[in-house]
Order: sequence, then structure tokens, then C-alpha cells
Amino acid sequence: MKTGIEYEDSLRKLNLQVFLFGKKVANVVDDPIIRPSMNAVKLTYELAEKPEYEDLMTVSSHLTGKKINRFTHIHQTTEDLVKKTKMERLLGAKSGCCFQRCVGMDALNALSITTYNIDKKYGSDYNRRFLRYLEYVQEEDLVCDGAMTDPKGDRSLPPHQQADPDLFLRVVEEREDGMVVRGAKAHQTGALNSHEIIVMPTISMGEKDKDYAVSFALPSDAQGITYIYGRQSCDTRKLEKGTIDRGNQCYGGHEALVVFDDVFVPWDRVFLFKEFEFAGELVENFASYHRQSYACKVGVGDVLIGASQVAAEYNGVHKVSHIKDKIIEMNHLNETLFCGSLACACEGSRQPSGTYLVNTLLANVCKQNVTRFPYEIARLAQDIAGGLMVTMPAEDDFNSPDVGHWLRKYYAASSSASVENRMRILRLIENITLGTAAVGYLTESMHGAGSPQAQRIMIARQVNMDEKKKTAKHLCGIVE
Ligand SMILES: Cc1cc2nc3c(=O)[nH]c(=O)nc-3n(C[C@H](O)[C@H](O)[C@H](O)COP(=O)(O)OP(=O)(O)OC[C@H]3O[C@@H](n4cnc5c(N)ncnc54)[C@H](O)[C@@H]3O)c2cc1C
Repeated sequence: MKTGIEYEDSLRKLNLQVFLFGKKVANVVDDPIIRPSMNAVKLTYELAEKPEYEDLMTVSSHLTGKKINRFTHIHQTTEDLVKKTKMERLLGAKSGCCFQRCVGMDALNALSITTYNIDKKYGSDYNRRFLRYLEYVQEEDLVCDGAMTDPKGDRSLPPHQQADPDLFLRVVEEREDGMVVRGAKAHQTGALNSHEIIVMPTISMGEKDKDYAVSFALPSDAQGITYIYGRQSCDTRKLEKGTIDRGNQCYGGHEALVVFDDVFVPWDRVFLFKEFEFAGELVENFASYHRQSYACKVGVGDVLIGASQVAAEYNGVHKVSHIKDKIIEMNHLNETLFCGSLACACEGSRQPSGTYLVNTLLANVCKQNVTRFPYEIARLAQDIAGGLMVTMPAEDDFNSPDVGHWLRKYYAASSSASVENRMRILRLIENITLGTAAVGYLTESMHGAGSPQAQRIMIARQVNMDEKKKTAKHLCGIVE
């Protein structure tokens, strides 16, 4: 296993082609806009080094028996799935943002199931290839980007009918030693902090789309891959001299558009090649694991609830009944999210490959709640915080010899709090509900792992409606 420092050093050896604000980034690891997101991924290594988190953060590999980071593990029991949920909450709470490493873990687990199932049907070699790749990921303790979402163009059209055929990533050339792919993957979480990029199709596909039914893994700095960094609200505060206005001192998340400009993939890294009927299975299994992974938002919710309580105390309103009730409601919503992630883990089941998959109905219910509850928790946090959270002057004004004394005079609240601490806690609430971390806490809750409608379709498909009707008819004496 790598230490946090070794992880950081390993990123320095990558030769990533990254663009930010229209310019190529020379030093990705130390760029002040990008750096906080690296710090958050680094936490997944640092916590694994600590004895108190060993049980959650590490596990024995089912391939080699060696101790590995849980983010590279294939779940062997429902207990593994439960520990995954708890690990994600822990990391959400420690970072207060998206720590980016779950998406690769979810891709690895989904591929462990689907490669096995394809081989069963076709007698192919995908699962052996995949397990060899997995062993490499575990041995080197790598971060993988799970790249599913294509740009998708006109959403009403399947891949092969798009005006530009590259709007879904596809195979453009087949060679003896491998294939060449072209296209892009959008919104890629943690892409610049990843050693590997694991590509999967984004939707179920028919025969006419078989050139798009492809899954593979590449080193993140493979020839022909370009990253274009996604902006976040308030991101340039990270370039400012002070640290208070950032809200979160150390951590953040990031997404990027990843362009594949005729990139070569050797066959031993290809895990799905035109078996279009397995695209849907891979998407659904990945999505289910990833919908469980939104336990991370419970951890960020813990931070936001804590911050709201502190803000209430600083304002002197923490004993007021409606504030106490709002804090209870925030906790109720947050723990309900935790229940959903735990429930789909506890109800997981063994797949033919031996991998444990979450209960997919409950994983979809979990994620559907995630598309709503963080917004309500954020609304209540803003209610409790008061308007100062969005009208507060800059840190430089508080330090100004001309006006700083006015701000310290007029922004004083309860005697238990200094004005500076009041600023800090309000900036943290701003960061999570409106600033850089709101990307992860709110919009990612909405669209990450699929927009709300995607879960509703899965819920409708998976509930046993016949059984429900039968039960109702039986109770009221309907005999047909
Ligand atoms: C912060 C963040 C992080 C992310 N991280 C990753 C990642 O690491 N890896 C990854 O692969 N993806 C990632 N995603 C992508 C995520 O899975 C997609 O955002 C999601 O699947 C929705 O796709 P879209 O953004 O293209 O939305 P759109 O497809 O533009 O959807 C917008 C709306 O249109 C509706 N809609 C779209 N198509 C149809 C249709 N055919 N019929 C009916 N309604 C439709 C949707 O339901 C939604 O309401 C991330 C997204 C975000 C916001």
C-alpha cells in the first residue's frame, strides 16, 4: 500500500495533458486550484495508515491475500459492502467534500461481475484479463477514474444516430494488437488525481450501437488523452492570499472533460468489445454500486450540521425551539440517507463471479433520496446561518486598517465567539451550499450516478408489483 506522500509523488510522475483557464497546466499537483482535490484523495491513503481506521480503510485481497486499500477491493461479503458505506461516510466527514476515489472502486466491482458473465456466454477471456489488471491496481494501490458519462449530444437519439458520431465514445479502428478509440467522457470526478482511467458505456445499447459498446482501462497519461478542467463556483478564492474565504482550508473536489483523440488500447486492457447486450448490465451494476456510494454525502452532511449548530451557538440562538427542531430535521434527513446506503449493502447478494452486489432496488431508493435531502439540509443550514453568510465582506476587509474595526464591531454576536470564528463557520456553510463544495454536495447529489429519473425508472422496474396487488386483493377478499 502507498502512503499519502508516496501517492502524491506517484502523481508527479504522470505526464497529464491538462487545460485550465485556457492554458496548459505545467504542474498539476501544485496548482492552487487543483491542489485541494489532490489533498482529498490523499486522505484515502493517509487514513489507511492509521490504526484506528484500519478495519474500514483496509482489507485482505481475495486475489493475493495481501492487505490492500478498500478502494481497490472486490466486495466478498455483505460486511464488505457495509464497511464501504461506513468508509465513505467517514471520508465525507473528514474532507467536507467529494474525495473522488469511490467511482473507480465501483467500476472495478461492476467489471468483476460483467466480465465473468460475458465469458460465460461467449467463452471469452475478459474476466482473466480483468483480474490480472485488478491485481496490478491492488499491488500499486492506484486511483482509478470511473468514466461512464458520454457527452451524449441529442438525448433523444441513440449513439449511431448522432449528427457527430464521436458524441459517444467508440471504436474507430481494430488492430491485431488492440483497438483505437475516439470520443470523450464528461464530468469526470478526480480524473487528474487518477493513475488509471476505466471507461464504460453510458447506456444500454442495441446491435447498431455495437461500436460504442466498449470498456477498457488506460493509464491516465496515455498518448492522446486530454483533460479540460471544470470550473466551480468561487474557485478563484483559492488563488487569494488569505484562507478564510475559501471556507474549507484544505480539501475540495474536481471534475474534468476527458477527450480521447484516437487513443490506442492494447487487448489485455479491453474488458468489453462490441458485446452490446452486456452494456446495459454493466451500466446498471456500476450505477447501483455508485448509488450506494452516496453515503459520502452523509459525511458532508455531518460537517454541515455541525457547522449549523456552531453558527447557531455563535448567534446565541441554539436554545431556541425552532432552531433545535431544524437541527433535528437535518439529522433525521442525514441519517435517513445513511439508512438507505446501509440497507442496500446489508441486502446485497453474491453474483456468479463471487462478487457481492448491493440490492439494486434499495440502492436506487437511496440515491433518489440523495437527489433531495442534501438540498433540504442545505436550505435549513442557510436558514440557521442568517444572511451574513452571503453578504459578508472579504477577509482582506477584516484585516484592513480603514474598515476592519467597523466589521469587528458590527459583526460581533454572542460573547462566546470571536468575529473571526464566526466568519470561518459561515464561510464553511457557504462553501458547502453555494461554493466549490456545493458541486459535490448538491449538483453531484442530483446528477452524479444518474439524474433522478434514472432511479425512478429502475425503481419502477424492480418493485414486485404483482406481489403487492396479490397481497392487497387477498386481504380484502377479491378472488379472480
Ligand atoms: C459533480 C458531478 C460529478 C460526476 N462524476 C462523474 C464521474 O466521475 N464519472 C462519470 O462517468 N460521470 C460522472 N458524472 C455524470 C453523471 O452521471 C451525469 O451528470 C448524469 O448521468 C446525467 O447526465 P447529464 O449530466 O449529461 O445530464 P442530461 O443528460 O443533460 O440530463 C438533464 C435532464 O434531462 C433528462 N434527460 C436526459 N436524457 C433524457 C432522455 N433520453 N429521456 C428523458 N429525459 C432525459 C434527465 O433526466 C435530466 O433531468 C458526474 C456528474 C456531476 C454533476
